[in-house]
Amino acid sequence: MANETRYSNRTIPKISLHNFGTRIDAITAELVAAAETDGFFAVVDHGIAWPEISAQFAQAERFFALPDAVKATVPFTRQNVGWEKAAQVRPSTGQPDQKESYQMQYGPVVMREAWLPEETIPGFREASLAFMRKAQAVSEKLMMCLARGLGFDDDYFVRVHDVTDPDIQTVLRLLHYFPLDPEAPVPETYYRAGAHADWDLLTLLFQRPGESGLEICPGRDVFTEFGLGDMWTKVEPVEGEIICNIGDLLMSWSDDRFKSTFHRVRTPRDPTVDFFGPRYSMAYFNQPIKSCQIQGPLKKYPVVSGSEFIQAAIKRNYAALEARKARDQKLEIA
Ligand SMILES: O=C(O)CCC(=O)C(=O)O
Ligand SMILES: [Fe+2]
Repeated sequence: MANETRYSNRTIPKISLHNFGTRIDAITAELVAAAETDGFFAVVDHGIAWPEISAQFAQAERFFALPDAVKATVPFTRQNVGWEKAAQVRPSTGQPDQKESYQMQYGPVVMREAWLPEETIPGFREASLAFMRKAQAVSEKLMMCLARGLGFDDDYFVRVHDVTDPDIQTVLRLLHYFPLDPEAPVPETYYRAGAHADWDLLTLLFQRPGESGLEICPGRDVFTEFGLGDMWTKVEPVEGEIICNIGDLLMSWSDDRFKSTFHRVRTPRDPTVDFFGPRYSMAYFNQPIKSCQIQGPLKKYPVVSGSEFIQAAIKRNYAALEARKARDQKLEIA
């Protein structure tokens, strides 16, 4: 087997949003501490009951159970919506993730070609949008604390992530990783989700108990860096918890104070401990309004707009992918 993974047993903090209004300062202190260290934390008492999360997972299962030919009628586009299958190549692996995913946004215009017809999957659109609004309510509480922690007005991030604005870029991504046969050897080049950092402000990740695989690798000093350490920590799914992580946008917006951490969904290798079944997860990516202006309190980086930030992230990702391909070719020749 190629490089053995090295693990460290750090635990990610668990933060309760109970009595948010009266405990906002205490919650802010906990969130800031988590954001400054590993950039990952679990949120509990967030107001979304487990049956509501479970019901949206059932919607995801309904969607992915449709024939590929049907899902292919709403393909993934540059607008960052739609369905892809085994098509996302990460610079860290140079291989497509072995998964399918479907992304939804709020805007009726951006989603015009990306929703399936109501009769194909009745109730799916309405349920998904309702779930997105619940994830938004949790996100807004976290955004208030993160703004307060950076010395901005409480509503600073909330204002520029207004999901009623036609230019909002926030996304709910449904994910389905394919099951593997525990008896058969898994090819070296098989990855569920290769290591990456998210581009958004803050991600809320919903998982189902038992469907493990998420791992994090802290240790990144500036948001433009692609470097990867090799010390990983497993994040086991717990019923009802939302796993949150800081994305590159907030790392930049905090002048690199809050950490956007590398993570991956590891391919199962050991049938005695790893989960080989199908894994479903849901990621809510808080992405700003295109025209908003982004700059940290210390002005470490020049001002960029919401859409410029995403374009620059795509460009960095593409350059890293090209560099990866060139390196792989050199190895083949040698
Ligand atoms: O499925 C997961 O647990 C992680 C997904 C993820 O990191 C992503 O889509 O950015
Ligand atoms: Fe991610």
